[in-house]
Amino acid sequence: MTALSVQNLAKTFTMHLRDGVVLPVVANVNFDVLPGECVVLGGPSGAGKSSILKMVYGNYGVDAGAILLQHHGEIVDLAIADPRTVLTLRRDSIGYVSQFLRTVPRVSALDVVAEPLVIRGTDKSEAQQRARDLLARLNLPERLWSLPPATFSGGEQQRVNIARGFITDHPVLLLDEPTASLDATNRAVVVAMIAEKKAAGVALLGIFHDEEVREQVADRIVDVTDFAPRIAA
Ligand SMILES: Nc1ncnc2c1ncn2[C@@H]1O[C@H](COP(=O)(O)OP(=O)(O)OP(=O)(O)O)[C@@H](O)[C@H]1O
Repeated sequence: MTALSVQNLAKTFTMHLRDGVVLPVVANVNFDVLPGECVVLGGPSGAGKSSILKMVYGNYGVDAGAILLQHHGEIVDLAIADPRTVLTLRRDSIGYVSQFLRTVPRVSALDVVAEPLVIRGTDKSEAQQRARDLLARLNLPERLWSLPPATFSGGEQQRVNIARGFITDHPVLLLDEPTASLDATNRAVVVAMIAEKKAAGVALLGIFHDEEVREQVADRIVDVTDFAPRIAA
């Protein structure tokens, strides 16, 4: 049984501030991700990898197609789900590690990481212990844990973001360049964490520009240029 099935997805951007210029990005996007598998979106810059990932998380609307996920024992089409359903899908069924941390003033790094578990009803002290374990594993200096991440370096913020994305056990996890700002030691930690998610049966869909990381994590590469729209002459 697939964990995520993307069927006949299409996206065109209309630039309303540019005389309605129409920019077809992808069409007929079809792929599945199985539990325990890491599928990587490949293809050159501008091919539409990020757009596909954003559609699958519901950040971009779709023009056509379906995004099917298991949710509370049923198959739900995220492409047509109402906003409330999208929120519960994100809480329970699909996680997303973006490239950049959205920082909230006055919230400590520890609480930023623990929050997704607290929201799902985990006891706060248990959630914080899990957060400490992850931050230690990702080599974030302990003196930073009680500080808000707004002033952290790019790589430190990215590690807080990874810890926050990996702390839950969502059955589907989307990864947008999670290792982009990391040094070799921490890249290796993230590669190991991805392998553990796979072993736990999580379906992963990601973008990795770093070839070495991509080779280590990818079970399959989906070439996004296969979904280039045919532009009418
Ligand atoms: N919000 C948007 N509005 C208009 N055009 C967009 C928008 N987002 C993406 N595009 C366009 O869609 C195309 C695909 O962009 P996308 O970011 O998905 O590519 P990518 O394969 O992820 O590229 P990269 O590897 O450089 O990140 C590009 O031509 C881009 O300009």
